[in-house]
Amino acid sequence: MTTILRTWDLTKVYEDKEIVSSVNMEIKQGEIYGFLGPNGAGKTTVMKMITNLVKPTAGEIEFAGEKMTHRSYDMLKRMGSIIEYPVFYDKLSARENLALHGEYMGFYDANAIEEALELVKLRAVDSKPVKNFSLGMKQRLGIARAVMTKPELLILDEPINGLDPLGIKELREVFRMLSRDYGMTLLISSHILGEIEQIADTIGVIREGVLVEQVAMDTIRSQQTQYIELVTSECTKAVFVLEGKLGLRNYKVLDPRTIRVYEDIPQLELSRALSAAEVELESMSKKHHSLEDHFVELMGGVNHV
Ligand SMILES: Nc1ncnc2c1ncn2[C@@H]1O[C@H](COP(=O)(O)OP(=O)(O)OP(=O)(O)O)[C@@H](O)[C@H]1O
Repeated sequence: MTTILRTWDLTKVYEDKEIVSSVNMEIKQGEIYGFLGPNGAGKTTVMKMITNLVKPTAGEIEFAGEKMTHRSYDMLKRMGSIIEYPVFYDKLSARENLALHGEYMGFYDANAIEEALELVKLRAVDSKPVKNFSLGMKQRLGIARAVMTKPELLILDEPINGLDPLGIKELREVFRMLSRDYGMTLLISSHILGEIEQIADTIGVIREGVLVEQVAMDTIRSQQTQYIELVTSECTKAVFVLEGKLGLRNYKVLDPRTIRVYEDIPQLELSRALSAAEVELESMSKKHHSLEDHFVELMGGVNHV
């Protein structure tokens, strides 16, 4: 897979504070790249630097093999973006807004407008003034505007924020379609893992301005391990059984009441050994080390990465 966007030590300092620190990001052509991180981690700032809205303090950005500068207007035309909330002319209709944007971008194509409206399922309401649109409809119109010029890279900052579950599902479908049918590359930021994990091919996790992980989702999925979780008020006694009676070494005491056993041992054998030693169990269950666990660990115990 070829790389469409790469950043080299991308850094932004605001008022002596490093907001983005030496970020080396690599986005492959045609993939959906999920950009995850808690609020304030620096996602928007990275996206603003890529789209030339903010000047990097240091580092470089390479798009389709060429280095970007603040005058790379042709390159910027090959990107579409929604950073923060999309703003429209409220009294104009969806179609008029798109037409105006097309003219402004030096790209007026009536077919492209129709196609973009169709894609985000706004054809039925395309003559209504945008002021009557819901948040979800405005987000979809923003996407129509960003994709109507057929960008190679689409950059979306928290596009799912504030949407209801149906709106989220519809947008996911649009993202998949853009990637699958149009071969578009998508960079999508979010602070909620669940929104991203279902659609992303690669995930980049940013924390306090540092890219702490960049990995293919397939790799993460293949690393998910199984374990048996024991909950008991007699942890010390239970550990004695695991080590002394069963000879197990690969386990972890998570807290004073929870033990995770990573070794491949039948649950029946485990429960028999524990009950023979009169260890009272509250529960025993087989679990997966989920993607969420992985990110919670990565983000230092924050549930919403
Ligand atoms: N123009 C600015 N001047 C000073 N500080 C800024 C500026 N823009 C952003 N910041 C700070 O940089 C940090 C990162 O902000 P950024 O918006 O990039 O984070 P984010 O990961 O996108 O979070 P959110 O999801 O909340 O937007 C924040 O602490 C923010 O206050």
